[in-house]
Amino acid sequence: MAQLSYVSGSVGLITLQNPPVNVLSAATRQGIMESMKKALNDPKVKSVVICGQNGVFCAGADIKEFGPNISGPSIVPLIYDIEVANKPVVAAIEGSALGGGLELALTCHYRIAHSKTRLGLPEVTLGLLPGAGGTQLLPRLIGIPASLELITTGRHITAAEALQLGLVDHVTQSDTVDSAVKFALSVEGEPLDSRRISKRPCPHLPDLDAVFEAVMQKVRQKFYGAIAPIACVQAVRAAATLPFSEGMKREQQLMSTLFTSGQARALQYSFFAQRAVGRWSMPSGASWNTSKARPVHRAAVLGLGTMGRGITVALAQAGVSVVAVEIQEKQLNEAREHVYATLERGAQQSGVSPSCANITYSHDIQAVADVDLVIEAVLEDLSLKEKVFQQLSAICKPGTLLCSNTSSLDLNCLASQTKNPELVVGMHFFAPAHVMKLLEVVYGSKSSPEAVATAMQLGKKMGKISVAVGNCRGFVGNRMLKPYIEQSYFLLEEGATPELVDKALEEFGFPMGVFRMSDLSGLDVGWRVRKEDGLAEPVGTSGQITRLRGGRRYSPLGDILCEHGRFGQKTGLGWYQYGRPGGRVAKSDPWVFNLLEEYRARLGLTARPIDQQEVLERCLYSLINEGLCILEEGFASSPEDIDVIYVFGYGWPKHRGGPMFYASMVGLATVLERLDHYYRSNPDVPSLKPCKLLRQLVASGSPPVHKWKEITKKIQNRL
Ligand SMILES: CCCCCCCCCCCCC[C@H](O)CC(=O)SCCNC(=O)CCNC(=O)[C@H](O)C(C)(C)COP(=O)(O)OP(=O)(O)OC[C@H]1O[C@@H](n2cnc3c(N)ncnc32)[C@H](O)[C@@H]1OP(=O)(O)O
Repeated sequence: MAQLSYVSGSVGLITLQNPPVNVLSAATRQGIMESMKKALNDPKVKSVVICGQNGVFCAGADIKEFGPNISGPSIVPLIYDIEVANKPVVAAIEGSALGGGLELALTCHYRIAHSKTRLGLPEVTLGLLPGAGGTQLLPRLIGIPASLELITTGRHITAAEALQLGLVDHVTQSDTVDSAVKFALSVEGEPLDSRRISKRPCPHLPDLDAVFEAVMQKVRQKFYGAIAPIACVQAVRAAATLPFSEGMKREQQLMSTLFTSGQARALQYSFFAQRAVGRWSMPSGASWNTSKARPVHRAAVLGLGTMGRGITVALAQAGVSVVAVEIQEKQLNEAREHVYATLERGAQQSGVSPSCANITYSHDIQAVADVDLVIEAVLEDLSLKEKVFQQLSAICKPGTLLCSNTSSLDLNCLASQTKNPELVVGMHFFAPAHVMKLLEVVYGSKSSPEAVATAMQLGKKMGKISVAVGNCRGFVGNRMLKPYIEQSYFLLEEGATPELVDKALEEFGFPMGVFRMSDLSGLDVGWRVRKEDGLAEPVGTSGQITRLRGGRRYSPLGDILCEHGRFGQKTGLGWYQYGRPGGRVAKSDPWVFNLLEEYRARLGLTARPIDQQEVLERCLYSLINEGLCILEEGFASSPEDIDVIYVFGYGWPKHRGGPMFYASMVGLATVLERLDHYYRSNPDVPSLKPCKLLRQLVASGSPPVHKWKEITKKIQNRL
């Protein structure tokens, strides 16, 4: 797992050999320790270079090993041995030097990096801190403010930035190992004391207390509820105020607390879940490793409203040539300007040149004739979309993939309008489409595995986390949102206020509660769908209000707001008031309180006190229950798929892993018991009825999330 070889006469070259990214597994740590010992004891060796196999230095500790029974040599003494070595040790950094990998490099006496290397201490994103001396060494090398920023965000930086910060000594464009070996030869025999970072004092900062106070406040606000960023700040503070050995003890103490926390478990689960969703499968058995994606050199976007513009930007930024089509001349011109400005802004932020040149605009749908893939993003209207798919099928060259950005319509209906339904898939982007990481790739009953593979690959190229899901109403994300929103309305009917419900959800960790979120998205969107579904009936100010639709409880509260023209932020009024149309600051609105009182009076409902626990249980457990139904029915292939969708598309707090992981942390038996309880008192609310899979999981002893597949398979086989 680490090999010592001899080069250029006097250089001991230690190569980490743990593909694909040379993580510091127990065997790798053992290998480094033994190789180091051998090199230092060998009189022929005058200097040492440490590098990684296959162009990657090291991606840090092996996260898979984390747990109560972590074994093998500990990282801390291992890397300490490197720093105290009496021969110069040079890190030859290429690919990635992350977490423990960068800490390993920090204990070397010199660091030579390839220009394409990414470096960082991303432990905070795993619920940890850099626990192999990173919090004590980095501030001594690059100062406190820069260290605080890197350690609390986990941001990866380029070699150029690392050089500027003083994190590396030299950046090379040529062979990194060769450069490092030459460098090692040039410093053989030179004194090393000034090169040992632990021996350096932390650079002085005059207003230390004020800096730490400001950072702590920022971190508490930005990463609300997360404990690792706070511990990171505390550890860096120890570097600034304590001798190195004391600082190391503090680092270890803080690390021990984080290491066993539920948040670390959730974030590490999420790390692997993000990667697992790429290994998609369909109920037919087709999957990522049996299906070949087609190349997409040229794509078209049809309809340049908000979504179409965002998709155009994301495609152009990914280097795909785009044909952007909008039949309304005015909308086309506005879109052209908007896309141009967004690309310019993005280029300024990232320092690369804008990708406007690879977009052509047209108001004629015939312009899509020779593209490899079309993404339709016209209005969310079934008959309009059906017509568009008929046209696309007639115009496009054979083999063109036809994708729809629909968020709610039946993909099979669209596919049935085409000559080749196997070439139709959903690509459900989230607004703003060039910013949001999530993409639901929706397969219909006739979608071919190649079509799914192509959409998944294109999503990846666009920097999205793509999740393949089946074609049910609302797909995965929006389908689960329905019972969540429904419960929030019922809670208002029973005595809650929008403020109370939102506070409970925001304290749980959502960036916005359900009512603030609905005001932002626009209340009219759901109203239109409910009218189309025959659910929303005119309520008016007097007369009968009915709360049952087809035997199920229904709350018309959202419809009443819309009847009053309150569509949310865009009209300045919704569940809150915003001062003006387009305003963003939500303020309580007495009009809503009066409405709720009158509404309850009209229905003979008596308001009762509702606490935050009930809000969380009813909103979250009903959403979780729907997720379990989706798994049971096979519209998502794994709980990881659902969790990734919720974390990256719906603001589920990252440090809580996702709804399925959260349910397993709370205890599936508890979720079942509470759902049973609420369903007993609300038998006309079917979304509270625990699904079969939940009962089965509890009956099987509530296995951990990664074992649920065994149970879902059994249920699906029986269906
Ligand atoms: C009981 C009480 C005990 C108390 C105290 C105990 C203290 C223990 C001592 C701790 C010492 C701390 C040391 C250190 O500070 C901690 C760390 O180093 S944590 C790890 C930090 N590193 C990272 O976060 C990097 C994570 N990786 C990446 O960002 C990316 O993988 C990459 C390196 C940029 C490469 O990206 P890609 O090329 O896109 O490739 P993939 O992402 O698909 O990865 C390929 C493959 O590798 C797996 N993998 C990647 N990194 C790790 C890792 N660090 N550990 C394990 N596995 C890793 C990844 O999952 C992929 O595999 P697949 O999932 O596809 O099978």
